[in-house]
Amino acid sequence: MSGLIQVVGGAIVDSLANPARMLVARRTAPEQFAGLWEFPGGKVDAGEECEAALHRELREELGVEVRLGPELPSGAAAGWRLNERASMRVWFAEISDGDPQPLEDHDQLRWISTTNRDEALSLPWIPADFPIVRALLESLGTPVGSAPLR
Ligand SMILES: Nc1nc2c([nH]c(=O)n2[C@H]2C[C@H](O)[C@@H](COP(=O)(O)OP(=O)(O)OP(=O)(O)O)O2)c(=O)[nH]1
Repeated sequence: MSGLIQVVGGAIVDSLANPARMLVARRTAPEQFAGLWEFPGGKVDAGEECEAALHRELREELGVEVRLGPELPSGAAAGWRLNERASMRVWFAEISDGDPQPLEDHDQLRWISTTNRDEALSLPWIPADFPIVRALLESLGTPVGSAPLR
């Protein structure tokens, strides 16, 4: 056993086929993360599959059902390293049912453009998330300094 805490996160986009916006969430706790933005999600329970944990967390936190798309490749089975104790796997997802609300752990949700790198990267993310957000934008082909589509 690695002893790593497995976290899962959802990169919820408006459309898996043609993503233009992504839903991000602002944490309320713990103090070190309060006010910072993140991928909604959470820790995988013992004996739980990662994908099942993601569905559960998104249902609990946002009140939505989702269809999962591809995982954002990280190069490691446990996903993106967050700190010395935890790693996060991130899946693209789209909402299949429900209207997302900050039900738990968040005080704000926001749909941000995935076509404007600066808008996404100017948010105060949890610091460990910046490489993930950059890789995500790159995977969507978002150019540096791109203007929003009008
Ligand atoms: N959900 C989520 N957690 C992240 C991100 N980036 C990051 O460093 N983390 C960290 C924060 C926490 O230490 C850990 C996830 O824990 P959590 O508090 O969201 O998990 P949980 O909902 O299962 O809550 P709990 O069992 O601790 O009450 O991963 C992210 O983008 N999304």
